[in-house]
Amino acid sequence: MIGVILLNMGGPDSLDSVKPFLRNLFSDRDIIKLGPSFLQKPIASLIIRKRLESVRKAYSLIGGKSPLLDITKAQAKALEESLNSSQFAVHGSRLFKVYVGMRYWHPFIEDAVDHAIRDGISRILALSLYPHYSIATTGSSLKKFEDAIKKYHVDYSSVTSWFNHPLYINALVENIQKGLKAFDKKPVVLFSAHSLPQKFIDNGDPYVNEIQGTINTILKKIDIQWYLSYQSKTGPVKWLEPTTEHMLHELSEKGVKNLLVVPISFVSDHIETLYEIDILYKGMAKELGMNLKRIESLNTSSKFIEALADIVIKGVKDIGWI
Ligand SMILES: C=CC1=C(C)c2cc3[nH]c(cc4nc(cc5[nH]c(cc1n2)c(C)c5CCC(=O)O)C(CCC(=O)O)=C4C)c(C)c3C=C
Ligand SMILES: [Fe+2]
Ligand SMILES: [Fe+2]
Repeated sequence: MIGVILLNMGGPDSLDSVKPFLRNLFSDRDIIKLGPSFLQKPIASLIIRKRLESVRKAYSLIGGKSPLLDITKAQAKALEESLNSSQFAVHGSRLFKVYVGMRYWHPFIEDAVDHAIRDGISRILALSLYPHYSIATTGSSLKKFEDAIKKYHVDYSSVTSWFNHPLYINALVENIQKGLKAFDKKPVVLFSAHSLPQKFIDNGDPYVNEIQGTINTILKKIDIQWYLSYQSKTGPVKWLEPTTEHMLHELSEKGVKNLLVVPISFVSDHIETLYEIDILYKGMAKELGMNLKRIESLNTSSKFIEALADIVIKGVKDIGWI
């Protein structure tokens, strides 16, 4: 049997777990280096103390927890069904088992690895659920995965960026087309990607190029007027620009009335779609005289699950497991 571990960030499963979740995140020097390593913990504590109430409030406004785990579990279940009904299922036997491994909250990546090993799985493929590679996201998760799996004598491999996979593009295009139809007049499209400190890009991170790659491929399939901006910066260093907040002001100054926001670097709903876009940016747009709508996140859309299945099948074929 082949184990597939879906790698994602994870999110708090209650308001009480917001603080320990943030502690795990701000302890990871791959996502954020807070001075020399001996200062990481004390600076993290200061940042958390400052952020905690506003972050808890945001989670309380979207149901008191992050929906990321429930959605990732549903993606895992649908993917497992799809993989086991593919042409590679031998005489009805199930060739694939899919697990969820989160970087900063339960179930952790190392728990998913242990679980697969307990299930007797000897070949494990890690699939990052971030379509665009960044050392801060996929890189950090993969490091955890490799640390955990090296304890065991099993074959393993990983798929870490699939920003241009044709079925992933099809899934996005389907949701963009649905989004366009929700307006009476053709809207302007704003791709909003999660931000990243500029320093990562200066050091060679491919994140921005891969985002641009996804957008360029989408543009071959639909005719739209579009912009790209970056959301959710945290902290005082220079992050990617323009910010989504700034772009909303600029578009309103240009006279834009109808705006379709396409969250481009996420494949699920979570705080950045349900709170930042749906509550914060929608309210801001309204004040600026714009009608803002967001495309549905990919979540468990059948086209997206088809894409993930194809990415896994190609991945395991490449290394000769099937
Ligand atoms: C492509 C996706 C993401 C990138 C790139 C990314 C970079 C990044 N994030 C932080 C700090 C925080 N991220 C937080 C939550 C969070 N971030 C992403 C995705 C990306 N982050 C997700 C999916 C989530 C979870 C959302 C949920 O619903 O739980 C948080 C916690 C929330 C908050 O305090 O705002 C922090 C902090 C950094 C520093 C960074 C790049 C270096
Ligand atoms: Fe983040
Ligand atoms: Fe974020």
